[in-house]
Amino acid sequence: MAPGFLLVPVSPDDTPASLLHPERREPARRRRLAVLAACAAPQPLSLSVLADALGDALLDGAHLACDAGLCRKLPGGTLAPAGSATLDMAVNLLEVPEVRATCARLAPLASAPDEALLLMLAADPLGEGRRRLESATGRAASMVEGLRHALDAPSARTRPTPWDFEPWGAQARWASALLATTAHVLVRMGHPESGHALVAWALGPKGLTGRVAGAHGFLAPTHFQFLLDAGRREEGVAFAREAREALDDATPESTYSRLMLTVLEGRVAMDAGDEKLARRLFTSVETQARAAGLGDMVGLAKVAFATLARRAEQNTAAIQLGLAALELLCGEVPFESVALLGLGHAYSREGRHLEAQAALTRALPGLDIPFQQLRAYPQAIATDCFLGDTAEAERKLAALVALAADTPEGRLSIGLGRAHLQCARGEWEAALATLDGLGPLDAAPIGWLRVEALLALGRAREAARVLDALAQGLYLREGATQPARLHLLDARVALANGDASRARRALRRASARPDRLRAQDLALRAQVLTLQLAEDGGTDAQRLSARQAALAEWRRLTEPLSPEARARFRRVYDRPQLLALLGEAPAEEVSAPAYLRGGSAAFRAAMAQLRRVASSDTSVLLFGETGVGKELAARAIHDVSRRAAGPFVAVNCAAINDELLLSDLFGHERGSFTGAVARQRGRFEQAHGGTLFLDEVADISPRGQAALLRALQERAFQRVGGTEEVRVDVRVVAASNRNLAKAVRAGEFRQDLFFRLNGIHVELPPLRERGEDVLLLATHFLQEAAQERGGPPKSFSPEAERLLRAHPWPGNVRELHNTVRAADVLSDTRAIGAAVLAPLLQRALECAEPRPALAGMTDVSALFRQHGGSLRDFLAEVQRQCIAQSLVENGGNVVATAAALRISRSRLTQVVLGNAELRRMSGREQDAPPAPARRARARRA
Ligand SMILES: Nc1ncnc2c1ncn2[C@@H]1O[C@H](COP(=O)(O)OP(=O)(O)OP(=O)(O)O)[C@@H](O)[C@H]1O
Repeated sequence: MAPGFLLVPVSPDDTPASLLHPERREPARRRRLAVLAACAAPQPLSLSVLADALGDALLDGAHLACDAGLCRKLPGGTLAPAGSATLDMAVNLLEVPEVRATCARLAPLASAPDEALLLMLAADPLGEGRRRLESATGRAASMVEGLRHALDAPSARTRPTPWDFEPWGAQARWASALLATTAHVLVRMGHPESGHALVAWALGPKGLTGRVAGAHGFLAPTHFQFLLDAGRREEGVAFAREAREALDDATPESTYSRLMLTVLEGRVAMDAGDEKLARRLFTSVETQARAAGLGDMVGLAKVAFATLARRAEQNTAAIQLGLAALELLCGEVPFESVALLGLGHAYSREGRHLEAQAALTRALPGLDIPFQQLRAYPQAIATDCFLGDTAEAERKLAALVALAADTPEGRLSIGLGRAHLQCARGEWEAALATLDGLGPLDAAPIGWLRVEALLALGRAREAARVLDALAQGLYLREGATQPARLHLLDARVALANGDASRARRALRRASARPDRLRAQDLALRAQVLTLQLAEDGGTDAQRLSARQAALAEWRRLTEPLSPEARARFRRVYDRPQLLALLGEAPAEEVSAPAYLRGGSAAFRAAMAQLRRVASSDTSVLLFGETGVGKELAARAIHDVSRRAAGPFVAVNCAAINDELLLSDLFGHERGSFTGAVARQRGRFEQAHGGTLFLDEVADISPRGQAALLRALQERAFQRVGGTEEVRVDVRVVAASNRNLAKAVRAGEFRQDLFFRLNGIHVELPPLRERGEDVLLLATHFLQEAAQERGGPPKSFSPEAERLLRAHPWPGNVRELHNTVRAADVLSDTRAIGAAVLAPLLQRALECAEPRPALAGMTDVSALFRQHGGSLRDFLAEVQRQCIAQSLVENGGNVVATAAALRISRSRLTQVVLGNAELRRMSGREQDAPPAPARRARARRA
């Protein structure tokens, strides 16, 4: 193909959508029509005649064809085909509707009746064209008769009667193309045996090639293809060798035929696993096709190379080759469809689902039934379902039902497509019923889906049985190379059956060959499973990295999708696990490790900061009240940083005296002080390659501050009592619950050290400002406690929850943790009530150091903000809780409670009677609530 037709250069950015854009395809189509027109005429055709018959668009096409060297303009405004043009036309004969229409319009223009007959037949091989030919007389009558037999006879028993091709002379090449294409059409229309028989006959001694020299043309490769499709590989290869030798390169058809046979031989070699031979054959085809100017054949070689690349799991290369092939084959049905099919598979494996969907959707109509289409339709439907585009899947299913004849293969293909659709809709029972009718358990695509459906229905044991049968079948067929998909499914089934260690083993095997999984298999399911497994066990770091991998994969998959497609995709693939994962931590802070729990805005803002600092190596200063989770946050910074694989070493600077701290941080030499019996590496050295967490850094003495500053500035230090300089690669995260800036102003902390440590400042919010996190964390700690004692988790009564929400939590998460653990132990019932909780909270308050902030208005207003209601309701709630707590402390005694609260007994009684819970707490549940007027007064109280 001439460069003039490559409107947009092939680039890796090309997508099927861009390559198949109408504007891009149109010139190629017009070129074909022009070439056909030029070739159809026995004599060079006048351009004006052509334009009259076919319209001006064709005239433009003719010019394009001339520019491309496919036609020649002769003096007098006539058009004649150049060498390979006949070939170009013939390949498209019958396959493209416009070409058939063109043939019909050209037929009256042909001067020779033979040509008119052929054109009419080409225009409508099974309908009107044939009827008109039947009534025709003359030399074509016997051919018409033969074709009629061929077209009408769906069984191999009826052979076409011999046709007399001798008088066709120069048109033998035409006849060869026509017969080959007619055979393809027969196959596509569900009469494969008839199509095969037609070609076999035409190649025989009484057929076309026996009578007309050089008429092998398109018949030989077609025959070879048919033999391969029928599983007669040996016979096909022997025929191809013979046919190739018999062909000379005298005509473009012979060259085409020979190269086509070679492509097919390469495919046979590839299927037999001889990739070296296949590559050699494809390379020779590409070189010769380039030399002969056969662009289509270069395109076919590229399709073959793309298949090789895909099999070697080089998907990016496969995509590039596929796109290049598509450019060369633009409009060449059905080769273009084969290129699109391969492209679709490569895109799918790369996780580029929308492009995969576009390529597969475009590929389908041009593929041959029953061979490619029956296999490709369920795959394309699966891709639609994967994207949640059930409407498109339905459309394809309907097309498949209309296309596939009532053959066992057709039924299988339709059943699979339907089962995919049912699975996508969550109609698992229906999917199982569909699959049950389809065939044996170990037939791979049926087995995969059956396991999916059984798992979804919670029938894990049955799923295991089906999977075993499937594995056995695959094992027998494929030897040692098990598809990674099998291991993945094995992991899911094992997990569903509670066999975590088998699940882990299977996952490891699946992950060893991620490239063998289709994108949807690996990308979502394996990662989610890895996560699920890692959440069940393993270290924090393992859980973290599994979670990160899952989320990164999720983002990689969904980000390129349009918002609409993403929504569809999520609907189908947001399995509960993934939902929990994503729901628990919204997209922007998803990389917070699982052990840092919380969902409040204040917590999320702090996590977002942590995530940002983690990516750099700058020192970090964490500030927050005691127990807010500073150490945990420091660990999180480490775990999500590039140092995650290195050590995390924590030092509490307040816990040890000055001397010991220095030796603890920097290590010491033997004999450097009493008790230093051996050389000891310090925390700095231990943290080499990782993170050093300096907790309570404000408590370091001035001497310690000076030593630390030196070490941080020079990134080197000496061990205590030593002279050798030790260099380490450590990131320092420091924490303080005192305001360090204030300490600097008060002269208690070195300013230069403060600046060193305060590379980035992150403030962690106190628990009382974290709203619903209190209950979220409390529930989490209850679950932890349940796991440890090995029983079902307890919960808090609504009243206890109210107490938890209202408590100021001076000791923050640590206090909550301790309180929940104590309540879990103390409560005899599954629901932990206020009676158990209130004293624990009270004691905590008594023990807490009075903090100025708590006494001031700021805390109360923060509580009010958390409450979120009106001030009146808030004050009523405060009153209710104060009374409730006091009632608990006073054993429900109203007199004592009133005294403790310093209000009158009658006022207290009014309020108590107006609230069912308080009535119960004071043992007055039998008493009537106050009358409306009294109730209003009670509320005011
Ligand atoms: N977001 C959180 N999710 C789950 N547990 C948490 C969270 N934050 C803190 N904790 C738990 O609370 C306790 C205190 O956390 P941590 O020791 O990190 O706090 P801290 O701020 O470093 O305390 P201090 O200032 O007293 O050293 C630990 O048991 C920790 O596991």
